Parts: sequence; structure tokens; C-alpha cells
Amino acid sequence: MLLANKITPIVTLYHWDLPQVLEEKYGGWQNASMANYFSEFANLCFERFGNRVKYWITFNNPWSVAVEGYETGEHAPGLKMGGTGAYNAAHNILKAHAKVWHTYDAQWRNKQKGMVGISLSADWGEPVDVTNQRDIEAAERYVQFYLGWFATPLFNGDYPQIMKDYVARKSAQQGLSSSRLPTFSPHEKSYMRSTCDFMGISHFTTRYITQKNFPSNRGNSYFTDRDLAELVDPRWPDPGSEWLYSVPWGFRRLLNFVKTQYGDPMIYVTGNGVSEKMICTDLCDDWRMQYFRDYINEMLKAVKDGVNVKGYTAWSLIDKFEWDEGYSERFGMYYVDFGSKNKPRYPKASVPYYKRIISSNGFPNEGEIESWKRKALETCTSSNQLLAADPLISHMEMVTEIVVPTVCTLCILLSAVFLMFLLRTQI
Ligand SMILES: CCCCCCCCCCCCC/C=C/[C@@H](O)[C@@H](N)CO[C@@H]1O[C@H](CO)[C@H](O)[C@H](O)[C@H]1O
Repeated sequence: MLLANKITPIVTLYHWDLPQVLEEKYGGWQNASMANYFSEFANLCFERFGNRVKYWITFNNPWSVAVEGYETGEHAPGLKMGGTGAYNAAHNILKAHAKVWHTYDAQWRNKQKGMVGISLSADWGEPVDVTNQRDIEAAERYVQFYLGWFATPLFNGDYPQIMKDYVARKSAQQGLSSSRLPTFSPHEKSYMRSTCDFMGISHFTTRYITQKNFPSNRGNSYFTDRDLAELVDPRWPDPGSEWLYSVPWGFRRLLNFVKTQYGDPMIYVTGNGVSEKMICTDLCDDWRMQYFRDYINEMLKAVKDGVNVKGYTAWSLIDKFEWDEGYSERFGMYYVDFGSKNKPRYPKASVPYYKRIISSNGFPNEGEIESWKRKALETCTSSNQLLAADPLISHMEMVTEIVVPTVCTLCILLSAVFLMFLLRTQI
């Protein structure tokens, strides 16, 4: 259906949807065997859909899978294996990605002419004090522990040296005989290197970074291994998710970092967007239009810098399930009324605005952009009226689905009682 509507599918094989049996029976991504199971699954997808799908993403945001699944425990499987679980999970995910890439390269590429990449989430880290060498190094560590953790093995064959050094030193200080960061064998490094035909980048926000030493007796933690502190500027807009601040200039710096660090790879922006709080039913999401305008503009500057950005996808089309936040954070350009039976969707103002940006493939000029914004905000008032009517619609649904059947049942019961009363008086 996508192809019939001239939409090019980019398929993500793993967006955190681990079958429960693999978690319970094998320990999920703590088990190295997962690479084999995942590769078999990917191979089946290549076989069944490879004639129509030419862009494959093995994993979406493995950082969240590892850190939020096995360090903080905010996401499934909700384990808090401080300073070890996340590293083990990431190690197995990296090996699984490499196995899938080699499978495609050996068995399918010649026939299907597609590409296999990965989608890495990456915040940008900026030194609090750009004249302070310790802050500069801390900011570099922030990005290496975030993006470099996965990108460096897949493009260069091993973990970032700074990451290996810091985790090894912390592990030794804690009296461990070996580093909590697993190691790749020489064969694994060679097998891992250059296994991305493109790099997917999901980027949402930026942090100021400063050096902060965490004593090793504070316990094991991915976060304290980095010896840094994350800061935000309270003036940065943050309309939705508590972690998401709009800092557009960080996007350009991140994209240029990718270009220089990983040999100028082909980049697809696989996620970029902003949320609002659930209580917000306002379809006039001017904050989202501003976010898209500013971030896309920074991306276009990066393209002019020479960064090889081949595509951009906004996050996200519709309001949807946001993991541990449930439906309380809305990222969509379409508002979804989750309270109604058919989950009706209503376009927010960002829909016509984003349509104009992508159909123009950028920004013609300031005046044009402002007129797009004005027209977009005009449309949302009518959508708002429709949404306002929606309680009435859902009320009518309730009437037809609950009140009417209840009244009919009561009438039948009362008629039966009345009939029984009549019969008794006749006897
Ligand atoms: C000693 C210091 C301790 C510090 C402890 C800090 C704990 C932080 C916990 C992690 C918070 C991460 C929040 C941000 C994550 C984003 O990068 C991530 N959400 C991006 O992933 C994509 O986000 C999309 C929109 O939210 C969507 O969820 C998509 O599926 C994700 O891939």
C-alpha cells in the first residue's frame, strides 16, 4: 500500500518489541544467543519483504534498549543491573546487528539491491565552558558514551577508547579483575567494522556538559562511569517530555560530528520531533511548528556544511504510546482522541505546515514561512471546533451504547414484573 501511494518504506526490524518468551527463557539481550535468533528473524523478513523494502533498520535506538531497559529499568524488561546490564545488552545488540548486516550482504544484496543500517539516538553535548579543557573533554565523553558506544564499533570496529578507559578504570577502582565493559575479540572487531550502509540518527535535544568526578564507591552505574554532569538552560523551550528541550543549534553540531567521526556516512534522520502534555487538547501546536522549522533549518545548514544527509523523518505522524509515559505525551502531528471508540484523528496546525516544508524541500524565504504558519494556525481553529464537538459525539456514542440498552432492559424487567402482578391478581 505504501508503494502504491509512492511512499518508500524504511522498515525497522526491532523497536523494542522483544517477545516475552525470549526474555523469560533466554534472558533477552543479556544472552549472546539473541544474535542468532534475531538474525533468523531478519533473514525471514528479507526473504518475505526484500523485493519491496530496500531500506532496513536493524535496531531503533539501542541506547534506550540498553540503558532504560537494564540500567534505569524505566523500560522493559525493567532491570536495574547497575553498570553491567546495559553494557552486556549493548554488546549483544551490536553483534546481532553485525550478523544481520553480513547475512544481507552475503545472501540478499545482489538480488534485492537494498541497504541495511541502524537508527542511533543521540543528544548533543556542549561544554558548559568552552575555554575549560575538562568541560570540553567531558562533553566529548558524553557524546562518545551516547552515540559513540554504538557508532564507533559499527564504523570503526571497537568501542570508543575513552569509553574503554573510563569504564576499565572505574572497574579496577571497584576491585574488579576485569572491566565491566565487554571486549570484542580481534575477529569480532573485524566482523563488526563497516556494517552500516547508512547511519540513522534520532535526535531530539541537547545538554550542557561539565566535568564531575564520581567516587568509585558510589556503586556501578553507566551514568557515573562517564564522570560528567548534564545541565540545561532554563530558557530552552520544553513544552512536553521532561527530558526534551528545544535546542536547534545542537543538531547541526551533532551532524557535523557524525561526518567527521565516522567517515562522512550517508545519514537518514530517523527521528526528530517534540511532544506536548496530555492535558493539552489544543490543535494549534505552534511550538511544534517552531521546533520543526528550527531543527530542519539547522539540518539544512549542516547539509551546506557538507554533511551527507539523505533524508528526514519527523517524529511522529500521530499521537501514540510513549513507553513508560503511556499516552500522556503527545508527539504526533495528528491528535488522537484515545478516549473515543474509534480513536478519531484530528490534524494539528503542524500538518499543513510540515506538508509545505517537505513539498518545498526546505524553506523558500522568511515571508513564505510566516504565511505558512498563519494559514496553518487558521486551519487548527476549525479542527479545534471539531475536537470540541467530539465530547458531544462521544456522549452520543455513550447514549447509544449504554443508556439505550439499559433503558430497554429496565422496560422489559418492569413489564415482566407488571405482568406477574396482573397474573397474581387474576388468580
Ligand atoms: C549520576 C547521574 C545520574 C543521571 C541519571 C539520569 C537518568 C536518565 C534516564 C534516561 C532518560 C532518557 C530520556 C531521553 C531519551 C531519548 O533520547 C529517547 N526518548 C529518544 O528515543 C526515541 O524517543 C522517541 C520520542 O520520545 C520515541 O520514544 C522513540 O521510540 C525513541 O526511540
